[in-house]
Amino acid sequence: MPTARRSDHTACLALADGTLFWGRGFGATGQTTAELCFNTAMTGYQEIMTDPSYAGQVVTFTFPHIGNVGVNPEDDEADRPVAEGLVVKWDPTEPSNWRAAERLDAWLARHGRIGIGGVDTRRLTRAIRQQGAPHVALAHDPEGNIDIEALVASARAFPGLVGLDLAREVTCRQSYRWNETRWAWPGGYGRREGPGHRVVAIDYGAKRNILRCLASAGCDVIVLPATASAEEVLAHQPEGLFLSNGPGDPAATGEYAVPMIREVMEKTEIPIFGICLGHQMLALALGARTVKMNHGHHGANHPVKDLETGKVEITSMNHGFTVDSQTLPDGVIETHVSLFDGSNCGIRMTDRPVFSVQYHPEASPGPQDSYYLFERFAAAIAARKQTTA
Ligand SMILES: NC(=O)CC[C@H](N)C(=O)O
Repeated sequence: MPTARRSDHTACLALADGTLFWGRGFGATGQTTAELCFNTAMTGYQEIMTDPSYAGQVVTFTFPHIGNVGVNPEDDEADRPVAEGLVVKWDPTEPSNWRAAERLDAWLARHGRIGIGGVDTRRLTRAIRQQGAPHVALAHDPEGNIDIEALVASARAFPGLVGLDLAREVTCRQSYRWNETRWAWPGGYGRREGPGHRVVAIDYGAKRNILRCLASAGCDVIVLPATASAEEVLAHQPEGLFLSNGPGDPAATGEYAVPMIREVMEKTEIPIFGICLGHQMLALALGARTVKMNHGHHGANHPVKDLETGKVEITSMNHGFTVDSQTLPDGVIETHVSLFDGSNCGIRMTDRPVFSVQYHPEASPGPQDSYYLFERFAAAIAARKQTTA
C-alpha cells in the first residue's frame, strides 16, 4: 500500500516489493540502494551512522528526534558516515547542544549521504519485522523529479548482503598504531600507564571506541588491514589478537579471515577476542556456521544473558547475521544468549583463552555493562605472559 505523495515531498524510499514511502529529503541529493534495517537506540545517531558495520545498509531510526544535537568531531566511529542513508520521522531541526559543530543534514550532504524525513517509521519498522530486511532504493531530488518505476527497479536489482564482502572496502589501507590517549567514555576508563600488552587488532571496519577500550584496558594496539595474513600478524609478535566488527556477510569475509585465524591458532596459543563480525569469523574458523537473520538486531538496549554467571547485561547490538549455536564443535561452548530471541551472543574455547561476543561491549552508543570483556581479554594476556615468562 503506497503512501500518497504531497507537494513538499522531495524524497522517496522504495521497497523492492513496490511499497513507497514519500518524505522530505535532506542531506545529499541523488540515489542509493541498500538493505534496510531499523535501529531502536534513543541516542547516538552519529555513532550509528559512522559505524562501518552499516556499509550497504540504510538505517531507519525508530526514535523520532534525530539530528537535534547536531554532529561533532569527537563522536565519529570512523572518518565519515558509512551507512548509505537514513530514514527518520521528523525532519532534523537546528541543533541544540553545546557540543554540536555542524547540522546533521549539512554533514550528510558533505559526505554524500541521503536522508528522508516525515516517514511513518512505525509502519516501516513493522514492514521490516514482517517481511525481513528489505532491499530498498532511496532517492532525493529538491525538484521532486523522481522516476518511481526506475527507483523500484533499482531496489529490486540490489543484490543483498548475503555473499557480500564489504570489510575489504572499509578496512584501513595500511597498518598503524592506535595512539589516541582519550578515554573510552567521558569520565571513565582512562588509558593505563606503563607498557601495554602487545595486541594486533584486525580492522574489518573497526569502531574507534573498540580501540579506545582496548587501550583503556591496558593494550598497546597495532591495527592491521582486514586481509592481513597470519605471517603479517605474527611478525608483530602479538601477545593477543583482536578481531573487529565490520559490515557484510561473515562467510564472504571468512574467505581470507578464516585461514588467517586458523594459522595463528596453529602457531601460537595467544588469547583471541572477537566482536560482532570478529565473533562470527572466529566461530567460522572454529568450524561453526553463520546464517542471515530475518531483520537482525540493531539497538542499544538488548538484554543478553551470560550463561556462566547467570548475569544479564544490557547491550548495544548491530548485526544481521548470527552464529548457529547448533553447529558449534566440541571444545567450543556458548557463553551468552540474547534474551529477545535466544540467538547466540557469545562463545569461548574450553581449553584456550579464545572468546568472542556478538554484541558491542564498546557501546558507543549504548550501555557500558559489558566493558568487563576488555578487562577479561587483558587479564588473559597477562596470565599467559606469566606462565610463558
Ligand atoms: N557489527 C558487526 O560487526 C556486524 C557483523 C555482520 N556484518 C552482521 O551484520 O551480522
